[in-house]
Amino acid sequence: MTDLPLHLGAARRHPAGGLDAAGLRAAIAESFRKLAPRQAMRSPVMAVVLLGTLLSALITIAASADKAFGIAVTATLFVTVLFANFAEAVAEARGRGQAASLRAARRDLVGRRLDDAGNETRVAASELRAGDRVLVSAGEFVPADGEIERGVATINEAAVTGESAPVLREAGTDRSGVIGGTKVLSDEIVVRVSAEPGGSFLDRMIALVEGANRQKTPNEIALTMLLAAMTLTFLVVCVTLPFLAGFVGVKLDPLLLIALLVCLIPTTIGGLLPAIGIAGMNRALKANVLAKSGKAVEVAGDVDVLLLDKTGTITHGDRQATAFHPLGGIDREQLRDAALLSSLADPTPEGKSIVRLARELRSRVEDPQQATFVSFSAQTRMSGVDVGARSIRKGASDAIARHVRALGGVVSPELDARVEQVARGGATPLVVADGKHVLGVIELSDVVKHGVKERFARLREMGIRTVMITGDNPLTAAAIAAEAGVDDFIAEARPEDKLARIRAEQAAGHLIAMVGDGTNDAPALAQADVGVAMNSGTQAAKEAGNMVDLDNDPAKLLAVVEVGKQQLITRGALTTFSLANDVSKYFAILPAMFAAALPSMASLNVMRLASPNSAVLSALVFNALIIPALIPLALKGVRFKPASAVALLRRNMLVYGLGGVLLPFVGIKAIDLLLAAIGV
Ligand SMILES: Nc1ncnc2c1ncn2[C@@H]1O[C@H](COP(=O)(O)OP(=O)(O)OP(=O)(O)O)[C@@H](O)[C@H]1O
Ligand SMILES: [K+]
Ligand SMILES: [Mg+2]
Repeated sequence: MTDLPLHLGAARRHPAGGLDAAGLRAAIAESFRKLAPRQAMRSPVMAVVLLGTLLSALITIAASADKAFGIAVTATLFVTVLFANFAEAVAEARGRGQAASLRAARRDLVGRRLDDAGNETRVAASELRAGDRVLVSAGEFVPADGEIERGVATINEAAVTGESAPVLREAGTDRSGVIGGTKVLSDEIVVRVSAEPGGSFLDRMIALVEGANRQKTPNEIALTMLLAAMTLTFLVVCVTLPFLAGFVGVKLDPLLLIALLVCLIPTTIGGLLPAIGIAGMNRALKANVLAKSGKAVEVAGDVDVLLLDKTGTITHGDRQATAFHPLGGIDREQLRDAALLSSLADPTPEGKSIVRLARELRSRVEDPQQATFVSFSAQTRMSGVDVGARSIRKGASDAIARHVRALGGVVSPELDARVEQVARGGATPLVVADGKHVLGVIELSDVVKHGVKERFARLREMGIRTVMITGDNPLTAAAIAAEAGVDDFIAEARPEDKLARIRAEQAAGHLIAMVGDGTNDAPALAQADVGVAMNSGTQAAKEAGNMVDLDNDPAKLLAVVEVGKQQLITRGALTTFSLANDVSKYFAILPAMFAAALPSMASLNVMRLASPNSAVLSALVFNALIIPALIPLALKGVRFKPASAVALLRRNMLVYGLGGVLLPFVGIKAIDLLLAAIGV
């Protein structure tokens, strides 16, 4: 079984960093393609700049006295739009680079498709449809994402997860999920394909990081609306300004009005917003998380309760029978044979391991004639067999106790002691009853995944409460809870109890993440605000959640929370910066606009800019250049340390608010000096 990766979120497979020359050229070409009206209209702020560019070009051609100045203004405006497009194109290109390594894993895959008669045909993976069944043997690659329908195999998932230790995947268990591009090392499995070509989780994630079908998150939509409202306000101001100026006999240059408008509307954040969103999805992918939407990642930033399933999520989930504990007066053989009989048709890993242990202990029980098997369900938490008049059941201690009492039997204190003894060690006790007589206890052992305790501690530092929720008995749950270091646990939970607990926490105002792997976790995964399914889990779990963790790491939420928080903080910081920038531009453009008519306005020219034209151009050029200058920050994200929201806000207001006010004074002055030097 895999141990957890040591460095959470570390880019193991994807070389970080920027673009090569070819990537850069492609991004530049893409910047021009994004000028197409449908694309350009996506951002109201940049749409206004593009319209301003066209208007400015028309004025320059038709009416302007100073053609050179008109051309310079028009060109600067145009470049502003291109820079914004470039920011988005670079983010998309980086995502594509990251996705390429994952995609490479599934190029040229071929599958052996089975028809109903069991005949096989070799087909390209691209021809496989959801519902197709494929046969995969040792040494072959799994051609598409799916669920094992028959068989058990060890698989190397390194191509997709970067983790080279082989993992066990098995039909009918909570570890039945397989991914296209991984390699079967031993045995043979039949896989039912789960997605149409291009529709797998990986394909969806790739589309998200490439920006192809990126949906704006609710926060992003709210910010876009705010920016649009501000843009509209400044538009009204700039349209009415000439009339007001007219009253005092001042005639305003329409070019200067356009320049003023573009400087005042929040072009910086408007231009960088898509890049910030795409970069967030990139970071999630780097952490080996496939998210179905950007929204889920962002919501994760605010989660305060994490519910975790025990078996298969906190533990490896490969529960193995290790011992039989008969009650006093019961033969060891009697318990062994009853346990075997009740498990002969039990396909669960627990059932199979009981058969294995009993056979090792030389049980000679044969497959009975005319037996009715009762299969395990998470609802009854029992399984067993009816042979003739005999009815054997095995299951969770409370479930068997109820069953035995219903038949008029009694549950002895000795049984309670046995159950307790097994459970205290963190193992799962299965009680075996023959009719109304309890025979004893089977001990099932499971192992807690490596390194979770430290990471749950870090979640606690970030203010996230961890709650383990399991169908197992309270004592086993308590032992595993202590070993894993969760804050709280709920035992003997059925699927609807998991769901009810999430609803209750949500009603109390908490934002809930749920991590699980089984079909019995699916309702809870769907109800949670953030549902993270283990990649090894069942198809139902993966469909119900809104993220899939390729590493099967219960503490992966830590990485996702960081990505979500960082995305929110980055957006907030750059918005603050963008708005704070405006202050300097008043001081640059207003004196320039009124220079001729109102000489007293010259006192506002605190930067001592060379001429009105140079002042306007300097402000516009700064306004354009700040976008590419901030691309690295938008992509990398504002530095994030676990700290209180208030402390973070204070720090960011200081850095990005004050910095946003002061920096342009220096920048605009420098550009003005440069323009003067080259004789503008
Ligand atoms: N094959 C089986 N036959 C009979 N009883 C079983 C079998 N498998 C598990 N049980 C019992 O049923 C209980 C509930 O199992 P289930 O898999 O639903 O939850 P769980 O083991 O707690 O896993 P999780 O933590 O993932 O919810 C187990 O704790 C065990 O006591
Ligand atoms: K601006
Ligand atoms: Mg489970």
